[in-house]
Amino acid sequence: MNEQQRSILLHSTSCFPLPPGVKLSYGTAGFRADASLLESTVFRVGILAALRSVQTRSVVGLMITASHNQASDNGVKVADPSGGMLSQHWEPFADTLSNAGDPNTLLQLIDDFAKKEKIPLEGASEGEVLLGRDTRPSGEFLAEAAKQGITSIMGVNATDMGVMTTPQLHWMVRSRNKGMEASENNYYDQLSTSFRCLMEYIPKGNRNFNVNDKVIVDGADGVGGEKLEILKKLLSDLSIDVRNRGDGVLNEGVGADFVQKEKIIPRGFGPADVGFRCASLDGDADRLVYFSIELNSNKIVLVDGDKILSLFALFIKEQLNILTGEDGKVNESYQARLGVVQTAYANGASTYYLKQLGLEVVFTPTGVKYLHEKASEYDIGIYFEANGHGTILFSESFLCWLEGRNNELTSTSKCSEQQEAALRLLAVSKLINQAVGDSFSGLLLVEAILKHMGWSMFKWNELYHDLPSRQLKVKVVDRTAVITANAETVVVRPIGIQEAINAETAKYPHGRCFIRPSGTEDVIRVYTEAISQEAADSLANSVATLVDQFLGFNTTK
Ligand SMILES: CC(=O)N[C@H]1[C@@H](OP(=O)(O)O)O[C@H](CO)[C@@H](O)[C@@H]1O
Ligand SMILES: [Mg+2]
Repeated sequence: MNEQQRSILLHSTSCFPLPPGVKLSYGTAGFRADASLLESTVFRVGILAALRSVQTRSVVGLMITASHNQASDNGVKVADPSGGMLSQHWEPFADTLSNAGDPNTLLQLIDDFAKKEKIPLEGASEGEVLLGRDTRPSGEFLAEAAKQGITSIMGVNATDMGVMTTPQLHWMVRSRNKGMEASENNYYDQLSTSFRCLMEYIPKGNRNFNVNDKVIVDGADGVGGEKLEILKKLLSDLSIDVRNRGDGVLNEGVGADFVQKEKIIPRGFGPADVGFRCASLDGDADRLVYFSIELNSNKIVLVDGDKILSLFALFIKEQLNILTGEDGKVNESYQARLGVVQTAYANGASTYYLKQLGLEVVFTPTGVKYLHEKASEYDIGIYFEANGHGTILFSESFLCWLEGRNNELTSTSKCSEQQEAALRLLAVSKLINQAVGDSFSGLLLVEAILKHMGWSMFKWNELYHDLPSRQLKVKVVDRTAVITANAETVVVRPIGIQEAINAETAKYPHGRCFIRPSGTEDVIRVYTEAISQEAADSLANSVATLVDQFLGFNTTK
């Protein structure tokens, strides 16, 4: 890099010293920590995003959010030019860069990395980073740090998009790089238009079926509530009552993570809501779960990401069958591959159900970056985490074939059953956010499919019955001491703990258990399934004790 670039970087980096004794890493979904510790990290991630933009000659995104974490936390992650997560091979650089305190060391790291990755910093570089943040109070000052980092790379612009949901920012990055219109209004237009299109092709017999047109949505007191208020005004066939729009404390007793893990009624909901379809978003609106409220109890009936996935898979498979015949052959030369991606947290009953449908089900480690990558290997890849993160990906070649097929069918006759199926699939490909999981497009697709099937939420929930499960968190001395394999289902370090877990699990008929270090919190997560809730709870408690014995604060290692 030239002298001018060096001196800009040296100067700006000296304004962002690292907090002493803090070492962060690019975890499941970027860096997360207490917001007071993050300014220097966000500045450095700004530099990284700018470098990625220069290298790829494309627009890149930088999102400031800590999603479902408490309001005092914050975080930062990068959206790649495709709109997906940062390419994983850049993560080690993100780690070293963020932990480089001395400006000269940082300069050297950038120099070395730029050479290795062939990032043209010598000539006139060009780039653009779209900057978004959720509603956390710390977002504004962290966005300033990001801007300083981005603009420390000469020729790169930071475009501040203000307060956004995470999926909106990813969608914008993807759309910009495809040369499409990419404003916030374009986003709402695309979602509402494709939703309307899906509603238009609801089978005639189901049009007037008595499915309640109202859904009540918990916005987690985050960015989702205020943005959903804008979207809902463009929807005519659906009434959305948005609660927890930002007046209360973010994620406190509200939101998708709380609802999925605690399985109790979120703040702002009560007995008057019994009988309605309810849904919860998380703090940055990339997760979605449904629930209904039980009479005379503080419990909910949870309809989680696995069931959303099952509903989507069923619908897509049905449309493909109409279009192509039962064997999935779309014509002599085209065979559409439909695949489903889950993690070890998927309820065993959902996996069983999906396999019974004849679908190919594969597993990856936790984190959208893994699921998304796997799903993109199919013509139609559907992925979901149990907690409600997920989407549907369509391959370019399949969409191209679908467009062609639709044109052929248009020229032959009036709208046939087959053409309706093609039009539905095309509408789904536009409604669903193919950059990343999006609670808004997920919500609209669930609503459209329920209407299409003429199903109540109760009917949907009856697709299969969840096995009782339990999740616990255990605080340990050093969570990085746990190393897993086989999509996180087996612990290979510390030695001996997996055998102990196996012995415990064997005591429970149909028991299943795994542990893994969280990538967003400083804990080990324990997950269990068994034939009764008591058994799942008891197995989880025993394994938590094992974790404590092997790795806990009372252990001398
Ligand atoms: C069990 C669980 O819900 N894990 C979540 C959580 O990751 P952890 O690495 O488990 O902390 O946050 C991730 C980002 O939001 C999400 O992708 C993931 O599913
Ligand atoms: Mg989130």
